[in-house]
Amino acid sequence: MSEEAANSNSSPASVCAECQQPANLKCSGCKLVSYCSKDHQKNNWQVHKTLCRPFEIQTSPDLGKHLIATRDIQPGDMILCESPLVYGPRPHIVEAGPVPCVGCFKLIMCEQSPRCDGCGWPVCHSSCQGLKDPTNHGLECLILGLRPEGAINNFHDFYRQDTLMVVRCLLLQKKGQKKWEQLMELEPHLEARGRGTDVYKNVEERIVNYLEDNFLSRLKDLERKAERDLLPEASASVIHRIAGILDVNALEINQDAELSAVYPTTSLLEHSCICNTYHVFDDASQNYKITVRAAVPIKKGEHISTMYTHALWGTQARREHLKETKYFSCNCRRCKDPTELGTYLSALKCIGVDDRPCGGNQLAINPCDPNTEWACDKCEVKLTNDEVAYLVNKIGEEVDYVQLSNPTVKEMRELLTKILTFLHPHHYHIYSVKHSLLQLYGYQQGYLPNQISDELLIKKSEMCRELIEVTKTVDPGNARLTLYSGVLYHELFLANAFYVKRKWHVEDKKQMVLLVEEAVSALAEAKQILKNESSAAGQKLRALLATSNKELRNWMDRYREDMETIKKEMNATTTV
Ligand SMILES: C[S@@+](CC[C@H](N)C(=O)[O-])C[C@H]1O[C@@H](n2cnc3c(N)ncnc32)[C@H](O)[C@@H]1O
Repeated sequence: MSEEAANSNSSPASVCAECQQPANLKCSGCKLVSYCSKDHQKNNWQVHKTLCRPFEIQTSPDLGKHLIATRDIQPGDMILCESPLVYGPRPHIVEAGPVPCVGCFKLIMCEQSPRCDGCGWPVCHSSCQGLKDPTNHGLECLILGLRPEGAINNFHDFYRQDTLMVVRCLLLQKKGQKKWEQLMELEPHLEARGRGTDVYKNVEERIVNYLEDNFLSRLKDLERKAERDLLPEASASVIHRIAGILDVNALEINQDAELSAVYPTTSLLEHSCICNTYHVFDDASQNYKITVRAAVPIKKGEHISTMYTHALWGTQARREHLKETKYFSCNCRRCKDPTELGTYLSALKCIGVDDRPCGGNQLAINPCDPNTEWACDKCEVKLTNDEVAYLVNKIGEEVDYVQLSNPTVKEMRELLTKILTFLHPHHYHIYSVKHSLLQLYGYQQGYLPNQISDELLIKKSEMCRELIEVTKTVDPGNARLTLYSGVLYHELFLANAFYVKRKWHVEDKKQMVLLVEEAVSALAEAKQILKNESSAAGQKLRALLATSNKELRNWMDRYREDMETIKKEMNATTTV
């Protein structure tokens, strides 16, 4: 919780928690404690910070450590704000192309980039700010510099940024024992990553051997000469543990830099496929602090959750992903519900008997059982899980292939028609195709605003409304799908706006006013949803919203009188 966070307080009876004098400021985190000044709030922070948090950490056999709300929390309320224990380049292998600078994580081409003066690793600039910073590259530079030679080819094998998070974790032993202890307490799931497993072999070859051969063996030589431990714990088993901790707990920081971080308390948040928090990251100048806020109302006693997987995948895909990467089986209310809260994101159309579709939906009988049968909600037809998985995977491959090949509207519509034979109109593959298709309407040659037919504009608005409903159901607080939702609301605005401009003098004006009103609120909704989106795509979309807003205001200024008159008529009709 930020000690700076104080809001003006309307209640005159409050007294300052520090000096007991009348107080006008309230802690914006818990809104329970008042202060007479920011200085007194700062002074009181050491005492208040533990009380301020609206949660307690509990432990259960199913979940391990997790967070429970200790009071009602409103959407937008801060739940916690903290600095990372450690941050560094994402632990992903990069075999070719750009890699993150070890000082600032901006993507660079390692073959052509300058080198760090200390260790010789590729950097964006030899004076990059992060290079000397001990919380960043500063300390690891000493270890990486132990390898005297530099690369002349195979740069990606030689400079393995994906192993640096482990080095930074090991170095916590030097930087602060408390952080090291906090890190080592996090869940590594070693029982699922033991000798003989693929992940064990992978970590052994990819991280343990690389670090040992290139740096740690040299460090041991130095330790022997110096007759003291420079890095007391750096054995293979510690490295395996750290690799597990990183895989299970690290968060990817979405600032268009190749960066990940581990946080002491945020890492304890449990997963839910319909989660109740969102988080935002500060930038490098604030050391990538994270702020977790409530996305929806959270009642005292409820679990506080985040999402570890993709909110728009179907139940089987989400559960498999969680099992593979986080080693648990999710049993949240969305996973347990065959209709996924009425969205039908995993449902298939029933093919019926003798190729005569019955109009029903095929749904998993027990979605949390990997061998579940599927049954039609209208007729007797059943399918095995293997049959469903085969079909859904094949369709997924085709959808990926078409989407990656820069498709035309015609190709996308053909794909949609084809897969609608098998899948419910809200199946997640259909969602994905519709989401892409509606972004071609109005943009692709032949479908530009002055070319697209009235019918397709109406269709585009309908598709936006349909997908908005699905998105709102699985992500009610816009915790995860901000870009998807932002695009949908903006495209709904555009489709309505084009249509109204075209038809204002032709069609029923009341209908037109309703479309304008929907467009205005869609634009406002998009703006609200995207306000914390820090990615480049989010910033681009916000700029588009600003342009759209200007155009809308200009248009409305022109027709304001007309609109007012029609609205009055509409109100009068409703009142009568
Ligand atoms: C990031 S850690 C969360 C903190 C962890 N519970 C602990 O005790 O350190 C992720 C791990 O928590 C557990 N977990 C999180 N959400 C869960 C859920 N919905 N159901 C079961 N286990 C869950 C799993 O073991 C998972 O690998």
